[in-house]
Amino acid sequence: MFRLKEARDVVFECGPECGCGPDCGNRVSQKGIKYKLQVFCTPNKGWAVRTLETIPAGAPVCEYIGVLRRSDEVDNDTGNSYIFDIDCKQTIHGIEGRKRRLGHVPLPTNSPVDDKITENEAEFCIDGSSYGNVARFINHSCEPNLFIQCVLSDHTDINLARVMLFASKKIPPRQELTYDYGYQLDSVMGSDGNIKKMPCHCGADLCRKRLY
Ligand SMILES: C[S@@+](CC[C@H](N)C(=O)[O-])C[C@H]1O[C@@H](n2cnc3c(N)ncnc32)[C@H](O)[C@@H]1O
Repeated sequence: MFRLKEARDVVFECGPECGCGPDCGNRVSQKGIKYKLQVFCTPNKGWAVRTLETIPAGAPVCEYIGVLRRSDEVDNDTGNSYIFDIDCKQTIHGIEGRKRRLGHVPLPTNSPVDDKITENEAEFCIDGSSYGNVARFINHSCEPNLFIQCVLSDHTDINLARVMLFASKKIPPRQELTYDYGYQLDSVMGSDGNIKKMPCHCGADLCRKRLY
């Protein structure tokens, strides 16, 4: 069984051009959800997801699925909380809000994705509001048990990478699954130009007290 001990810059998987077939071990993000997960209701965070069985550290848990959209076409004021920015550039370089998630992880100088990385904000996002899977119900924690991994399989455009969630530690049955949403505080603005704030209820000892 495939295990990823820590986040890498990018995971390159086999794709349609490889000719290796669906049973190839290098198609982790294409094999679906392997663990029994349950959506449940929390008192203060809305819906959430927990595992019903032990998930080993490094195991792939699920992909964040949704409709691919251009970020500049998403209206931040609609309250759509199921938008996942494909900001692998930030994940890779560990800048701004996502810095906490990975630390500074420089790209290899000969990386085939390096020239695709722009300094702009995420150009595309995954919108899980109208179509998606269990990943859209996974909440934020300041001390998460999942990490985000960008995956490329059928192209090399990092701006359109697939987004996978992996277990960062062994997760026992009934524990809620969480990842760090990685917002930089005071980075979310409403259309009125005012900073939007959302309290965090993750309950972690080192909780930052706000999602954004
Ligand atoms: C991707 S959705 C997660 C599923 C959501 N709880 C639901 O009921 O559909 C993100 C939203 O969940 C809530 N949320 C997630 N993590 C939270 C946290 N640590 N504290 C408070 N609210 C949280 C916020 O409303 C956030 O905008």
